Amino acid sequence: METQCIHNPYTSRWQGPHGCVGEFCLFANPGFANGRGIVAITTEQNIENLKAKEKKTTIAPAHPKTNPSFTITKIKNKGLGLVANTTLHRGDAIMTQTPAILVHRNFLERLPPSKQHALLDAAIARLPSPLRTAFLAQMGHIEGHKITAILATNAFQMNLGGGSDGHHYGNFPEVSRFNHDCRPNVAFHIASGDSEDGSSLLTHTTTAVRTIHPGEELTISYLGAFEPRAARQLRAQHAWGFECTCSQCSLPGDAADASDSRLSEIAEIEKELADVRSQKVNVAMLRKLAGLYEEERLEASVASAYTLIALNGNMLGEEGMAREYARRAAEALVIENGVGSGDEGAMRELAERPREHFTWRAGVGRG
Ligand SMILES: C[S@@+](CC[C@H](N)C(=O)[O-])C[C@H]1O[C@@H](n2cnc3c(N)ncnc32)[C@H](O)[C@@H]1O
Repeated sequence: METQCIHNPYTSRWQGPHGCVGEFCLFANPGFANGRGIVAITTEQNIENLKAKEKKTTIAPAHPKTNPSFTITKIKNKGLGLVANTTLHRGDAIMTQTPAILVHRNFLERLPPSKQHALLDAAIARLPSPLRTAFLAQMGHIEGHKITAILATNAFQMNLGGGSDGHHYGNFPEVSRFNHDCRPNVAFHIASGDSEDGSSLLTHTTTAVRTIHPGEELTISYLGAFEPRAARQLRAQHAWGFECTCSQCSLPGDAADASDSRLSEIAEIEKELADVRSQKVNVAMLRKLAGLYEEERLEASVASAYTLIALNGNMLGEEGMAREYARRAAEALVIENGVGSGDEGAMRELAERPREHFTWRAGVGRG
């Protein structure tokens, strides 16, 4: 009997180099993520690292969800954006995407633009047609070379591992439609292939952080949520060319000052909580911190605060508080950083058995 060879048209295999500028070369992998494709301008070593990681991880399927929970539409004064078409709850997945292109940070930051353009053009030309079209449809907020402008507006920093040589910019065309809000209703994380569940390589994942009603815009934060308003606004203007008029930035004078004060209070309390020798930590301080996060609507950035509250609560012998915030911290760590990230496992253990944790009552008499 004749054996049939089942041909998988989507074998993920890196090809190249297809041209280099100095140590940076163009590699392409048209079979990546079930034929979605990907290109990279990077060093040979980074491609070797990616190949090694690919052997250990599965790549998230690139097929779009049949029923996305959003519609892409025009938003007043923002260009296009994403609007929820269903009710979403904290923890609900929005999308998971792989990049169209990875570019080594030093290629973009250290080489003169004139030396970058030809390789960037060649890279995009090598993308499979649907992804190339999606890439080129993105907006760029600066004049000049189109691909450079698209990357300037829409690239995320990613670390592929291996120290500073792993620093890259990644572009995810579908993710690029999220507009910015300083108090976003969506959190994101990027897995570079080191996550313990081994389920993702180079994936950008977005998750709802609070209840979102149909018709509400879905937003992420482009910048540091803990910066005061003036610094956030400066960054939005400098890096993305827009004046931030999000609800937090539009607060009237007194309320805006109160928001900035809460942010500095958060920083002060967290400094105290991170110091195991501090004599000032008490339960009121822990409750205060949780309240400040709530007032500031920082649901997209609560994981490390909840971790601190859980650990310090346990040190004070506050079993209920330790359990509650360890559970919340584990949930937030998954939303903000992915499954198996950081202290997630440790927080789950603390939530289960606070009295067996090494921190139990270790700080009684501290405050
Ligand atoms: C990553 S893109 C977001 C999607 C973009 N609106 C589009 O039409 O494709 C970033 C650009 O969107 C616009 N943008 C994002 N957030 C905004 C906001 N909060 N207010 C005004 N413009 C915003 C700015 O022009 C910014 O450079």
